[in-house]
Amino acid sequence: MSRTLAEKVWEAHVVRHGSGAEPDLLYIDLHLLHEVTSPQAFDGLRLANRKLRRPDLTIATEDHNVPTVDIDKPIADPVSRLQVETLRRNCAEFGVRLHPMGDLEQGIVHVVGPQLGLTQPGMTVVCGDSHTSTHGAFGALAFGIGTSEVEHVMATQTLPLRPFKTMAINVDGALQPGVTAKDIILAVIAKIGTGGGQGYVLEYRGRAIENLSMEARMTVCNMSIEAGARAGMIAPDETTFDYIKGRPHAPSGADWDAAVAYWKTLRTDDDATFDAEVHIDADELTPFVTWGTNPGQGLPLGASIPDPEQIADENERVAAEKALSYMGLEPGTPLRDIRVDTVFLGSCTNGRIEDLRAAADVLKGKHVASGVRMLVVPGSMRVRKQAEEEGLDKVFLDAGAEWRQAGCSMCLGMNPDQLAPGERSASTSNRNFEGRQGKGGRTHLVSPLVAAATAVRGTLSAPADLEN
Ligand SMILES: CC(C)[C@H](C(=O)O)[C@@H](O)C(=O)O
Ligand code: SF4
Repeated sequence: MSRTLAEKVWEAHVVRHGSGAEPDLLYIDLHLLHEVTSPQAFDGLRLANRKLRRPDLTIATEDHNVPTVDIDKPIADPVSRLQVETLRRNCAEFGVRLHPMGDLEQGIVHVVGPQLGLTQPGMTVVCGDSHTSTHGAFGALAFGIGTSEVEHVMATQTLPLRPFKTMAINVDGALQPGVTAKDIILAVIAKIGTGGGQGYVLEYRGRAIENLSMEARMTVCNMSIEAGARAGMIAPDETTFDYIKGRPHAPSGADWDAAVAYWKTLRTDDDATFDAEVHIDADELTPFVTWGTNPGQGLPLGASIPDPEQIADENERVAAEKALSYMGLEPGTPLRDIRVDTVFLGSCTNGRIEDLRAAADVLKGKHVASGVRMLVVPGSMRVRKQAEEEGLDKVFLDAGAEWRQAGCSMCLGMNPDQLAPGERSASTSNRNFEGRQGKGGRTHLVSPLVAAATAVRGTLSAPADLEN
């Protein structure tokens, strides 16, 4: 029977088929942990007097609560400090490998897994974190789980799961210069809506997806969850194999050949059908930015703030009115006229080396506009090191940006990097909900190229605007 990529990976992991309404029980190949969603799970294990079933398939890093300056000092905020210290204690007690602050492999969990070669095609990958969908870029079935599920995986290395539906997101054609993976995914979410992917595993396919680098594919899969999907996947190909080869946890020798032979089978069969299909023409895409308070409220940068009165659907109209009032924006304002206070380059969406290179390329020889602060936060310490070896830190510092240590940083208000009430940002992260980057903060989601150009002009801009 012909099957989709997601169905192949699912079936390869079923330990026990559920009968009737019962879920299937799936084996989990990789379990990632961070400080926010693991404490109660460890407590549960301790209470039940259980061990971790497979500590060797479990790895932890510190990311959400870590400051990105003065990391050699104790964490000032007591809640964050407790969170991080608890993770350290738990990992030591249960024998889990942990990359603590300052370690070369420390960073955002979804940057660290792929960087170490832990994330591989055909795997099941889970983490108590919604953006686990990032790992689907490798053709893994990867999804976020709740804290009680984290405990279940810790204890058994399995997870009961209900079946999903499949949706193909076909992105055909070729991207124009200056248009990136971030613009693809913002356009996808604007098209299908923040609930459009509910119940589905998305498979991104088509020529524009095949032409993306691994890091760009991660950007796309990362935001699948913002369309409400359970996961997002891309079939592995030579780009995937090249990326994995030689990484610390990649198979080697004969194991490598066997792995690649298997990975090559991980493609949706030609005659397989999806429960739903969406088409996007990459040629038509331009840089995309959000204007509202959910990731689906986005438009091409050349557009203007929509007028809620023109929106036919009542729910969408009300949501737009509310968003514009929170964002302090007027209908009809060209998006390019919106002035920002802060630019944030980082997060598990766009905090990888290629993102930093792209932004540095725009900033080189230019300066951040007066009154604008720009934070550049590498997704991991290894990304930071590589950037420094390439001299990117100098480009950012010369341009007047801040060069930080690794962590989630301003992606969410769980650490000192936050917007003040009423402040507006252009941010390469993935969520623009009310208060996401700090109470009262206003977020516009953008690509690294748009972030850099916006930092220079002080208003939402693309690199092409700098040439005028
Ligand atoms: C803190 C964590 C549970 C959360 C998530 O699940 O995604 C965070 O990473 C986020 O991006 O909002
Ligand atoms: S960078 Fe942002 S989205 Fe990613 S894990 Fe951290 S908080 Fe979540």
